[in-house]
Amino acid sequence: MNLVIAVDGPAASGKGTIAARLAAHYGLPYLDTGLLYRAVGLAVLDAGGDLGDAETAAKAARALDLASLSDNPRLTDRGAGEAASRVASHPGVRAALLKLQQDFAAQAGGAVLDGRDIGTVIAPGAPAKLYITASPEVRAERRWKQLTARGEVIAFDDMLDDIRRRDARDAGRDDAPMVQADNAVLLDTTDLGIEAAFDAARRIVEAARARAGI
Ligand SMILES: Nc1ncnc2c1ncn2[C@@H]1O[C@H](COP(=O)(O)OP(=O)(O)O)[C@@H](O)[C@H]1O
Ligand SMILES: Nc1ccn([C@@H]2O[C@H](COP(=O)(O)OP(=O)(O)O)[C@@H](O)[C@H]2O)c(=O)n1
Repeated sequence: MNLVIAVDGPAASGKGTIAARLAAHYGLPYLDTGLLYRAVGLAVLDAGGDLGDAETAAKAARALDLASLSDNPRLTDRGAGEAASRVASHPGVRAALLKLQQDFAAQAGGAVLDGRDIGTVIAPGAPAKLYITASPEVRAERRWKQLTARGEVIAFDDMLDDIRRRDARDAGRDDAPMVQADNAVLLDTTDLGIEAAFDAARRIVEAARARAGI
């Protein structure tokens, strides 16, 4: 069996940091699937389209140019996160991005993917599944620090509102909602620094490897 590591969880929980560290540790390729939805959201905005229009968003997802994912700082800004969450609720968008993610997960040797539906939809058979979380206040603080360090001007309370609104939208949608997979291990990083969170994640993966014999 391939070592596929599925890392899901809400915004700014630290799942990307943990996923990238796990990928480096195990020498596996890593896909940040949120970037796909962010790129679709930005494509709709740049074309002057309506994020709420399912067909416009699905068309943008089908036309997604993977080259547009590399080195685009706009993808990680605040507006792209909000736009991503809007387009991610359209089933046509999710369908257009499914095969790419499943192919990535299925490559020989294994892979690490992070997002919202990796353990439930993209790679339900993954031998290692983590669901990373932290309190909304701590997540808002982490994202606020990250964005203000890059020059974005945001009030902390607005950041917390963003996080709460995104949680509600991502968990409340009908298609592939954000939810902990039955067999995912919950890792709450509220009181953990990056090193401690990575260590805990590595131990979870080691236990999963031992269970699966990989
Ligand atoms: N355990 C942690 N403690 C403190 N800061 C963290 C922790 N994990 C991540 N961060 C920081 O919080 C921000 C968001 O982390 P990130 O991994 O991008 O979250 P996500 O992928 O869940 O949105 C980044 O600036 C990152 O360096
Ligand atoms: N596998 C995924 C990944 C992201 N998304 C959507 O894309 C948005 C941005 O994802 P992200 O992982 O880049 O966001 P952050 O957690 O980094 O803030 C999320 O709020 C989700 O709505 C999704 O629906 N499914």
